[in-house]
Amino acid sequence: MEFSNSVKLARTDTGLEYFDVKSPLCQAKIFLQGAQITEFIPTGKNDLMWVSADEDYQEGKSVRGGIPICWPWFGVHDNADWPAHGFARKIVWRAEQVTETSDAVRISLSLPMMQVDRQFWPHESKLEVEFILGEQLEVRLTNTNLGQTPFSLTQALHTYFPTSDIKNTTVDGLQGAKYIEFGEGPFEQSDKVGFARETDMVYTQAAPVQCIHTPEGVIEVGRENSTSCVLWNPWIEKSKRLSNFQNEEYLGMLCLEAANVLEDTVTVEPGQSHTLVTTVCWR
Ligand SMILES: O=P(O)(O)OC[C@H]1O[C@H](O)[C@H](O)[C@@H](O)[C@@H]1O
Repeated sequence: MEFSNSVKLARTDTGLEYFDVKSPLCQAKIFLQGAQITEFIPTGKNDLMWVSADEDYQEGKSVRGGIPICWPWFGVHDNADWPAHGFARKIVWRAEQVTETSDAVRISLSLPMMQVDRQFWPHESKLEVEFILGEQLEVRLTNTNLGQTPFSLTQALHTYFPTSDIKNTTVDGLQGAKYIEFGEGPFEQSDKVGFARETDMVYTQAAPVQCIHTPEGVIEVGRENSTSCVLWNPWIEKSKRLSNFQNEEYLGMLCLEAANVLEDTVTVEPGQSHTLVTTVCWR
């Protein structure tokens, strides 16, 4: 099915549907399952999204790479039987709109609330995501409260970035932020972050822009309506335990996730909306 000159709907061999975007400005893939973008290649540049070589694109499983949407909670829930990172990343979203102008292709999707288990999310609400695909990628995740009482949630745009060498990669722009690491802290980040061991840091009071310095160039990651972010690399031992992840792949990726977690938890009042935004580009 074709939506505009640059956008068509395609399907993997395993049956998962995705928007296949090939515009003058970029190439991208966005899966309906999880509303998950897995490829964003600005014309003439490298892919900004990393996906595991072991990924097998199965129904009901989040793709290991790109940008899984963690909603309406980030990480492990207090009720340990509930799915890690919420359930939005495993549901097939509804395609809402595709538009194309000379500066961007815009694709929006919504989470069909009919499919949501009310024990996990008993609130009257709307969740939409818009992808603005131009020379840079912008992702806008909007929660709207359609009920009579406020609700609170944590969430993240869990972006996987590529690097050819994690040991020669640093993240700049977190200096001065506070972080929790493996449940301990808060500590203050004093310098750029390098990688030499398992990294799983939840930052609060983080500046709105970070730069990832890789051997391939500098990736700029921006956030709006978010003062928290998560930096993750599983390193050797955890890599062996992860699904759809090769043992050595930790050497070629990292996650820097635009979030609303800890003290940055979002409360949405009746009739109000909140939009978490991340922007990603090669600098
Ligand atoms: O394997 P997943 O459920 O996709 O989670 C992958 C990772 O996500 C985040 O970055 C968390 O901070 C990590 O603790 C977790 O391992």
